[in-house]
Parts: sequence; C-alpha cells; structure tokens
Amino acid sequence: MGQDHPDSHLFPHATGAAAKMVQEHQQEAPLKLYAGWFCPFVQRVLLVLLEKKIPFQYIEVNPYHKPASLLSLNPRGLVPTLEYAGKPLYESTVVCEFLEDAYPAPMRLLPSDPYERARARIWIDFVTSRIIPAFHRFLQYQPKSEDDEGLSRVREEFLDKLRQFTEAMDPKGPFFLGEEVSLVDLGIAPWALRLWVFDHFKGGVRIPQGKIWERWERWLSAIESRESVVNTTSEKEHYVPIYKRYADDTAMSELAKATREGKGVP
Ligand SMILES: N[C@@H](CCC(=O)N[C@@H](CS)C(=O)NCC(=O)O)C(=O)O
Repeated sequence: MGQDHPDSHLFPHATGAAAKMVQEHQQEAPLKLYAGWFCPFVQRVLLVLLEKKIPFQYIEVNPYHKPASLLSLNPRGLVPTLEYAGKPLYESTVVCEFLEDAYPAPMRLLPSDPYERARARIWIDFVTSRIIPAFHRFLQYQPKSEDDEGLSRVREEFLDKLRQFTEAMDPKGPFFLGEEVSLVDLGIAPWALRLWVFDHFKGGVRIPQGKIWERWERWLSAIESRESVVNTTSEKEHYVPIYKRYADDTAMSELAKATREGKGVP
C-alpha cells in the first residue's frame, strides 16, 4: 500500500477516555509506543502498559501514511511498534510478552507454573490465529442476496471459535485463568469490545442463550470494567467509519483490499 493513503482523514485521533489517556502519555520517555488510536493490536499493548503501570510515551502515527520515524523502526510500518532504549520491537503478542518479562512488577500477567504458562500461550495463539481471522471473515462477508446462507455460515464459524475459547475458561473466573486478569484476557479484549460493530453491519453477532454463553457474558462484563479497558476505548461512533471500510462493499477501498490480502488488519 502506498504511504500517502487517500483514507488518511479517517485516522485522526482518539476520543473520550482514550483521548485523556493519550494526553497523559505525551511526555518524552525511554519507552515509546508508535500507535494508531483505532487499532485493536495497539490496544493489546496499551492494556498491558496500563495494567502494569509502565511509564511510556504515546506517539500517534497513521500507519496508512507511514512516517519515516515508524519505517526506520519497523520496515513493514505497522502499529504497534515499540521503541525500547532506541531499539525496535513489533508484533503485538511479542510486545506484550516482552513487557511481561521486562516489567515483572507490580503484577504478573502469565502464570509462573511452566505448564500453565504454556497453556495460556496456546489460547493467546488461538485468539490470533483463529478468532481474529474469523472476526474478519464475518465482517467482510458480502452477501450475494437477502437470504444468502453464507452470512449465517461465517457468523456460526465465528461463534464456534468464541464458544471453544469460552469452554476453555476457568469455570469460576471471572477471567480466563481465574480470579486474576492475564495476557489471555488482554489478548482477546480489543475484539470482544468491538462486537457491537456487527450490529451496524452484519445483522449482529447474535450470541445464543445457554450456560456456556453466560460464562462468556460474565467474562465480558469483567473485562469491560477494567480501568485499562475503559481508558483505551474511544467513543463508539468514532470507530464506525473505520469498520465501514471493511464491512461495506460499496465503500470497498484499498485499505479493505489490503486487509483481505493479509496486509494489516484493524
Ligand atoms: N500482526 C500485527 C498486526 C498489526 C496491524 O495489522 N496493524 C495495522 C493497524 S490495526 C497496521 O499497522 N496497518 C498498516 C498497514 O497494513 O500497512 C500485530 O499483531 O501487531
């Protein structure tokens, strides 16, 4: 994708509680986060930074109009990119695990037991390799007619992934691993918090009734009330034009095409 993208105007800045958080992290700091306010992968990293109360400098960039400062750190020019003592790190799951290792205090976000730690990684991988692609297949599905069965199929496939994830949760909770929030929760939270976009575009997610879904709802309300989540979320209507690019074929843009080709997926 070209660096000077015509959709640049869609990517101004955060609003609401997230705008305040951005404002509070403008001061020069050794740890710099190159971020896009809308990006769920960035939100993963922000959640870890805020949960662990790690000082950092927030640098808003438009990854569709890549500044040289970003490209010099990350040749793909994706957000999130972290600058740590002048050195770059990217890929949200890698960055989150790095922060967990480099800043053990004041709280751990992965279990200390090696087996439990590995199991947590299995579910972080499940989110990245199964849930997020299913979210995008559903959002980008273009029904060919009013009663196109394909839409129900991609919805069901997405729900099935959420169900598998929920079945693996600690039954007591409220979080995935139990009482304490972990990288598993923070790794899926940005997409779970964006499920409302389907009410705008694809007739809703339509979470079914049932015991397992009660567990999902309990998890969702626990994660939604985390301060870190509240403080990294912009006002809903601010996200709508962003998601319209993916959901609505009439608005199909270079950006959506690039997403389908696997280059960058907000
Ligand atoms: N796998 C990456 C994905 C990051 C990503 O796709 N970020 C999007 C914004 S949400 C981006 O920078 N897109 C710019 C582009 O595709 O050129 C991660 O986990 O950090």
